[in-house]
Amino acid sequence: MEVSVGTAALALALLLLPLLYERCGSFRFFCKMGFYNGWILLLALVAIPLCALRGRDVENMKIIRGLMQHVKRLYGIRMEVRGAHNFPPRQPYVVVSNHQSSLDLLGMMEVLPDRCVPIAKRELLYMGAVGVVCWLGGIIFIDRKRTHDAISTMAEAAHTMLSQDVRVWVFPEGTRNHSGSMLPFKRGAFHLAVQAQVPVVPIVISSYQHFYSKRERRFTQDVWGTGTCGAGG
Ligand SMILES: CCCCCCCCCCCCCCCCC(=O)SCCNC(=O)CCNC(=O)[C@H](O)C(C)(C)COP(=O)(O)OP(=O)(O)OC[C@H]1O[C@@H](n2cnc3c(N)ncnc32)[C@H](O)[C@@H]1OP(=O)(O)O
Ligand SMILES: CCCCCCCC/C=C\CCCCCCCC(=O)OC[C@@H](O)COP(=O)(O)O
Repeated sequence: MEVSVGTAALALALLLLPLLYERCGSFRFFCKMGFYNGWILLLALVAIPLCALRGRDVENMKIIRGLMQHVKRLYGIRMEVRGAHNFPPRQPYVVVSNHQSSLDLLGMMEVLPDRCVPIAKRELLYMGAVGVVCWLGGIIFIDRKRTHDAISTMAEAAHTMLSQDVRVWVFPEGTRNHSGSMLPFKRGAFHLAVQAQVPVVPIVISSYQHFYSKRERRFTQDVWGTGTCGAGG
């Protein structure tokens, strides 16, 4: 039986990859994050036709949330939610929350209230299917480099919150921060709450330093991370 060089190389790679995954933490980290992004992209492709039936509508966030909720299980992450009863039941509000990495999506989808949309940097719009889903979910996009435009978008959001009974989720640090402390807050979330005359609901996504670190390329499976989201009114 003849085996071509290509087939032999493929067989060798297939044998070596699991070994590399087992032995090399950095390789494992990149595989896990690659799968995270790839899986979300795939979920976005599923979500697009479902959300498109309604068009751009905050109710689509329920579909997005529903499709995202199993992702934590793929990574052995167990979430513990505290204080969810503190969300005001019948009025719009501004959620402010810390932002460590793209894994925060898992914490957000665990507690995302009905009719609540995040404010996101406009670059997310250009992430292919993910951008399309974000748009269909009614996510509010701001251009962080154009403060004046961002302020107008947020003024519009204040109006929409009241006229369409929408809650808004803001990461007031304005960027991801995995340092263990908080960056100084940007002011937009608080202007928004004052303009709409609605309460601010703080949420903390607890540090996942013990199971995830981008800097150290560590994303372990053996330690169960507990994302704690506490809402205080
Ligand atoms: C199943 C399918 C799956 C598919 C995919 C699933 C995806 C699911 C969706 C998930 C999406 C998650 C998205 C998460 C994305 C997270 C992010 O993108 S974080 C980055 C973007 N967010 C923010 O930046 C929000 C926070 N930023 C602000 O609020 C800022 O204040 C700002 C409005 C952007 C302005 O920024 P900047 O100029 O840098 O900073 P400031 O110092 O705060 O403001 C300057 C100046 O302006 C005044 N001001 C600010 N806002 C207002 C306002 N709304 N009204 C009036 N004035 C305002 C502020 O007071 C300052 O003036 P001062 O005189 O110095 O006080
Ligand atoms: C045609 C282009 C195709 C591109 C395909 C890209 C595929 C990417 C697939 C899935 C990405 C899933 C994660 C999306 C949500 C990420 C939310 C997030 O964490 O955004 C970062 C933002 O908070 C702060 O940004 P910076 O820290 O300031 O930077």
